[in-house]
Amino acid sequence: MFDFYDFMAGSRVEVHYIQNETKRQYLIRQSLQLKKWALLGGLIYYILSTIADFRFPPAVYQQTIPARLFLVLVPLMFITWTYWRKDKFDYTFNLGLLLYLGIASGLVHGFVYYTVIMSGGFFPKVGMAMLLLYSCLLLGLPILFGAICAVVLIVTAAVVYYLTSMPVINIALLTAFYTLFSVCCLIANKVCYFILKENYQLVQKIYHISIYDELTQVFNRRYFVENLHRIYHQAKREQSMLSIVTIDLDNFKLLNDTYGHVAGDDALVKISTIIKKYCKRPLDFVARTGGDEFAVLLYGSNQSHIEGICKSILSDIKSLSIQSSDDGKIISASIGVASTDFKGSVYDIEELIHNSDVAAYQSKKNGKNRFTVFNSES
Ligand SMILES: Nc1nc2c(ncn2[C@@H]2O[C@H](COP(=O)(O)OP(=O)(O)OP(=O)(O)O)[C@@H](O)[C@H]2O)c(=O)[nH]1
Repeated sequence: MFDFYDFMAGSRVEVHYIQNETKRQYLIRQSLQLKKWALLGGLIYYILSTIADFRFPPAVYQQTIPARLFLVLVPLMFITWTYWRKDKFDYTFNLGLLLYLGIASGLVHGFVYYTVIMSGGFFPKVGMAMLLLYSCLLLGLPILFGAICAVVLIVTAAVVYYLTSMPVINIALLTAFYTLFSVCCLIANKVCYFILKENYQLVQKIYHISIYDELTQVFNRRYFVENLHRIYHQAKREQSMLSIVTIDLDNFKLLNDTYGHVAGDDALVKISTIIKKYCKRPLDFVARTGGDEFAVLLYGSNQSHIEGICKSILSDIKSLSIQSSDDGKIISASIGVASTDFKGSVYDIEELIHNSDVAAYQSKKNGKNRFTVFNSES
């Protein structure tokens, strides 16, 4: 029989958060890394470009600095801070703020450009800082919001250029340039999304493999132990009955030796389907804990319900009539049950597992095809 002691001593496995995470949550969590760096880059460049405004005559920067400061810089600093301080993160709120920032930075940039040109100053048509901020914001936004933002920015730039009497051909060339640049940013955005999505699918697949038994598709023993710890503490808090039912098949080696491993595998699949049928409550679950051994965890079941389940499993397995040898022996099961109600009989997890193993062993010793409820006095 499989020894849980060894296994549990070395592997107190944490319940992985991926287990309860939706695809959306995963994508948000992963993309935070990319976005927080993109926003930091955008912030640094925006600060530099704001400082560079001092090259303009005082009348110009007196007009432009407040708009830059309050409409873009402060919100940008705030959002960058929230992306870096994950505990303060509110995805929906930040998304709205990001969209606002994308649009506001474009409008303010248009305003700065217009003010400088109208006062006779020089302002580069394609500002490097603006482009970097622009790309950072487009990388930070979901694709649809990024596209909306890009359209607003491009249209704003074209209108401002028109108002400053730029020749139409130049406006057309700059608009084409901005459009190309936006498309590149949005493609980069989409590629990142696809990479993250593929990673998510891969992680899910690996997670599935790590918790399920490949043959029977019930949980494996690693997951059984991991989940048992979690449910044990819940049962303790709620003072609920927690039971482990160990099901060890009889004459299974004989079946393998007589009819081969494929027949053995087929029997394991059929028997696991039967056992699964009796795990109906949300916290009940079944795992294959050894070659021909299964364990069932029952939460909040009373003794008569558990005994009813044991009887049904025994009779269902028997009625499969799986021959283990030519002399008519058929596959049956030896079952052991151990429970704790956290009031009268209090056992820790190791004791509970050990007790159900001892009870299953009793069933074997007493002639197989039966169940035994662990009793500390016997
Ligand atoms: N077909 C198949 N056999 C397996 C698998 N894993 C383990 N086994 C076999 O299961 C058998 C278990 O042997 P035992 O524990 O001695 O079981 P048993 O013959 O039922 O003996 P008793 O429990 O005393 O009735 C071994 O022959 C293993 O090779 C598997 O995935 N598929």
